Formats: sequence, C-alpha cells, structure tokens
Amino acid sequence: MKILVLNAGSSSQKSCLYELNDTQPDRPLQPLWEAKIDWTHQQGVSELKVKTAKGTQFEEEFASESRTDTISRMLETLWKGETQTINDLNEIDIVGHRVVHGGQDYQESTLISPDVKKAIARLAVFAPVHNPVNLEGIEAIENLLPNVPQIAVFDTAFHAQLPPAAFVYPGPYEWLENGIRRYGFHGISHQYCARRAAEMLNRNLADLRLISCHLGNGCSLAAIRGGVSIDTTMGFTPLEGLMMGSRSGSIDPGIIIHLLRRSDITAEKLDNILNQNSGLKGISGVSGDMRQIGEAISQGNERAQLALDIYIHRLRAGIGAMLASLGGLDALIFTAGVGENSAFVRATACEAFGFMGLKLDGEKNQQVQGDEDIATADSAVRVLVIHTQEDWEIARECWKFY
Ligand SMILES: Nc1ncnc2c1ncn2[C@@H]1O[C@H](COP(=O)(O)OP(=O)(O)O)[C@@H](O)[C@H]1O
Ligand SMILES: CC(=O)OP(=O)(O)O
Ligand SMILES: [Mg+2]
Repeated sequence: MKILVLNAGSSSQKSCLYELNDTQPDRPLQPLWEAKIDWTHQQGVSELKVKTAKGTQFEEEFASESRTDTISRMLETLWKGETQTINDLNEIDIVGHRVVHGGQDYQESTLISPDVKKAIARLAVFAPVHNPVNLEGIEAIENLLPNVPQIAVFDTAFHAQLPPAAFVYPGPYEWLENGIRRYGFHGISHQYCARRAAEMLNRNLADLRLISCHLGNGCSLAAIRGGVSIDTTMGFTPLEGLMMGSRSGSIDPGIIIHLLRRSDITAEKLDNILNQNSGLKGISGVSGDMRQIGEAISQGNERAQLALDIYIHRLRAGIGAMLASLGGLDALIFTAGVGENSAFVRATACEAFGFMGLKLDGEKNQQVQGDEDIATADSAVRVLVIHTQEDWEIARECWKFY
C-alpha cells in the first residue's frame, strides 16, 4: 500500500510517499519520494527540494507564491517531471497528516471526517500558526483525491497521559473545566525519538528515563519515563516553554496584562508579537532561523549573540526542570533542525550538566552525521542525536487503519 504523508511545520512543509507491505517494519523505510519546502531560510522565497528513491533530485525556488500554490507544486512533482514516482494519483491508498492541536477530544489518530475537520478548525485559535496550515493540506488532498481516506495524527496525543500536577494550570479551577490545561506538542517526534533511543541503547523503553529536546523552529522538551510523557514544556498552546525561532516561549503573564492596559494593543497584535515577532527573531532583529543567527554572530552582531545566549539559558533551565520531574536520567536526546545540526547548541546545553557526570565527546559532537551516541564512554548519561522521523511515525499510524 502507498501512504502519502503531509507534515506541516511552522517553518517547513515536509512530505513523503512510502510503500508498506503486510508486515510493518521496525525501522523507517526509505520513502519512494520525499519533498520539503523551507519557508524561512531565505526571506520572501520558498525553497522546494525533492528527491526520490531512484536517486533523482529536483530543486526550485519560488518568490512570494501562496502557500497552497507551493504545496500543489510540491505534490505535482510526485507524478510529473524528473521526480515522477507514480503514474496515477489513484495509486495512493491513504494520506496521513500531522495535526498539531487535537485538544481533549482526540487522544489518538483518527479518520478525518467533516466533524474532525470542524474540530481542527475550532482548535485553530489555540494553534494559530499550525492548525490552519494542517487544514489547508487536508483540503488540498480532498480536491485532488476526493475518495482517499485521510488520517489525522495529533502532536498532542503522546502527552495524553501527563499527570494532573503537570497538566493543570494553577489558575482558577474553572479553567480546567473549560479545557484550559497543558496539552503539550511535538508528540509525534518525541514518540519516535523515545522508541529510537531504546533501540540505539539496546535497552527496554519501559526501563528508560529520557529527555527529548525537539529543537526546530518550534521547540519543546519532553520528560519520558517508560515510554510515557510525564512532563513537557509546551502547554495549552505551542507558545509556552522554550525560546523559539519567532515565538517567545514562557514570559511573565504580567507583561501581557501590562500591554493590554495600553489602549492600542489588541489580542491580534499580541498574537502576532508573541508568535511571529519574538524569540530569536524578535531579539536579534535578524531572523528566527538559527543558521542566520550563527552567521550574524560571526559578523559581530551583538543582538544575535544575546538571542543565542537567551536560547541556551532557557534550554538549560528547561532540561533542569524535566530532570527534576524524572528524578534521574538515562539519556538526553537532541532532535529536529537545530538539535540535529547545531553542535554548538548541544555542547553549550550539555555543559551545564557536567556536575552530574554528563560528558560529551567533543569530536563526535562536531562530526555526527546519522543517529549517534555522542557522550564519552564514561559519561553518566548518554547523549543521543536522533534525526526525527515524524513522517515515518505518521505513516505507521496510517498503517493501523488499513
Ligand atoms: N545546519 C544547521 N545549523 C543550525 N540550525 C539549522 C541547520 N539546519 C536547520 N537548522 C534550523 O532548524 C530550524 C528548523 O527546524 P525544523 O525541525 O526543520 O523546523 P519545523 O519546526 O518547521 O519542522 C531552523 O531554525 C533552522 O535554522
Ligand atoms: C508544535 C510546533 O511548534 O511545531 P513546529 O515546531 O513545527 O512549529
Ligand atoms: Mg517540525
């Protein structure tokens, strides 16, 4: 069976086509076709990269085209041109989508129906950067393939077993009754990484205490005990917790009260400030993209340096909090765009935990390419770089429906 996956992130749109047979393999299969659109690397330009299992590649840049047009162009490379992988769209048996916010109602992957779409739309107010884009993807497929089953795989699902002390906010009790609670996100990635960590360490997942650091454009940590998420830094929305590309992460809510008392600020403006113009981008004034922060720092940009310093400070503090929730640690995992690629972020984050015997192998950290343990042999804690496979994790969920 052929499974098409659409994984919309805040800075990228990834997509894969997998072919699965009757038995589900343990390790990710190589996709027949994979594509990625990077919205943030270059300002005003969408970069599309496509490659196939046959070894063909295709790259294209678009200036200021709409998101949906670019996604249609990406999908076209599945059946047209040098990266053509299928002859007919009807070869696709099922389509899986990453959906960021599933709220209280969706704690497991689900077949998309008009009601599910309504729920995703309703929850868009709590994930304004993500759920609308997820819906766009679902509707794009509906237009192309009206009869194919579509599955929503929720980023919140992995955190469904958080203990009440971790998911209830200490506001009035009515908040909880009205669904205002911590949900946690990036669950598809944290779940894949936990399973992969157990495999790399050759240990039983049930016996492991893990901290998964998903550092992409959005960033979150998960404290995972026995394969279950018991604490996480993102909350009611993907705005809480760590400093991110263009999101503030946690700030004193008193700042919001202060700003709201100024007559000229609206909820819309606040949303835009905190989701789009804060974080690395807000502080540096350069970009929310870690690669561009690095370049600006090398040219002596002090605000870019300050942005990185805050990012590291908050990452260390977050790891410390997850550590306390777990009461010990077997492995620290770095994943997603920054976690997989920035040796500097990994090294400086780890430095703070040297006191507990965590030791990074400097050379391994610099040279790591695939999934690797980059701690020294005598380190008290393993440190793993894992290339997250959200698309594969989504494909696995789709397989369950077939
Ligand atoms: N070589 C690199 N070095 C440092 N950061 C990188 C590198 N490659 C990608 N990144 C960062 O990864 C982030 C995007 O991560 P990704 O997980 O792809 O994002 P998304 O949240 O859109 O899924 C960007 O901030 C980008 O700067
Ligand atoms: C939930 C979230 O923040 O996702 P992303 O990192 O893709 O923006
Ligand atoms: Mg992502």
